[in-house]
Amino acid sequence: MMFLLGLTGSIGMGKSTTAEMFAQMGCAVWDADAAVHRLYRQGGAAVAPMAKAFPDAIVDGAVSRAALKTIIGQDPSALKVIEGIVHPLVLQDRKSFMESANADIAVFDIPLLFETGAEREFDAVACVFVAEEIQRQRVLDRGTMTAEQLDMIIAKQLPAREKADRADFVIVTDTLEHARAQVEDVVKQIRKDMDDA
Ligand SMILES: CC(C)(COP(=O)(O)OP(=O)(O)OC[C@H]1O[C@@H](n2cnc3c(N)ncnc32)[C@H](O)[C@@H]1O)[C@@H](O)C(=O)NCCC(=O)NCCS
Ligand SMILES: Nc1ncnc2c1ncn2[C@@H]1O[C@H](COP(=O)(O)OP(=O)(O)OP(=O)(O)O)[C@@H](O)[C@H]1O
Repeated sequence: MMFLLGLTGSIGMGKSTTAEMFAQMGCAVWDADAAVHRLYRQGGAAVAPMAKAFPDAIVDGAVSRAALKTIIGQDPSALKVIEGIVHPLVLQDRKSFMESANADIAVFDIPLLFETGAEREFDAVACVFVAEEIQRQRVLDRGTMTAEQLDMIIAKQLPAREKADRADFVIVTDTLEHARAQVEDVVKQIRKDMDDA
């Protein structure tokens, strides 16, 4: 039996970094943002439907994130249309990963896990969490988004506190050492429960 653990949290709160720690503990990891990257690149399954809806978003045969951000900046309702195209393809990618993964625990890094109602599909959900000032600083330090773009994304997500409240495990990502210790505890707990069952 494979235990299915959802991993979520607000933008920039440390999902990818924490997912890597789960991988180091021997878990199989699937990443929704990485799936979107595969879908957007040349030959990816999202290119044709996105080209139809947003011709300006295609650069060199791939979906350009910079172009998409400009499009969404001009018309925030475009994000709903993008989601309508992308989310079903992301779901297909996740299902095929589930069929091929071979580990006792599979971790699914999904930014919009609660927003899309996916929590029902997992045995448990872990949520990363850190103070909002640290979150903003970390995202803006990456230099890929303006403060306005960040505000727009945060406004589209459930409040970070609510995600943490709804999760079975909360992983505080204030330092790498602290996060790693909590990941180890979560994995040990799940493995123990599986052994006892
Ligand atoms: C908006 C886009 C162009 C921004 O691209 P960019 O490379 O700057 O950021 P990246 O993709 O790494 O996303 C960063 C974070 O933004 C948040 N985010 C992304 N899309 C959404 C969304 N539709 N709603 C709320 N938050 C979102 C997530 O926390 C994500 O981890 C891109 O995220 C996108 O095309 N989003 C639509 C597809 C989608 O819904 N992806 C979410 C995972 S399935
Ligand atoms: N436990 C931690 N301690 C210190 N810094 C961290 C920790 N976890 C993540 N970070 C830093 O925070 C930033 C965001 O982390 P990461 O990319 O893992 O977040 P994310 O939730 O996957 O982001 P997004 O929602 O944009 O995909 C990175 O610069 C990362 O190095």
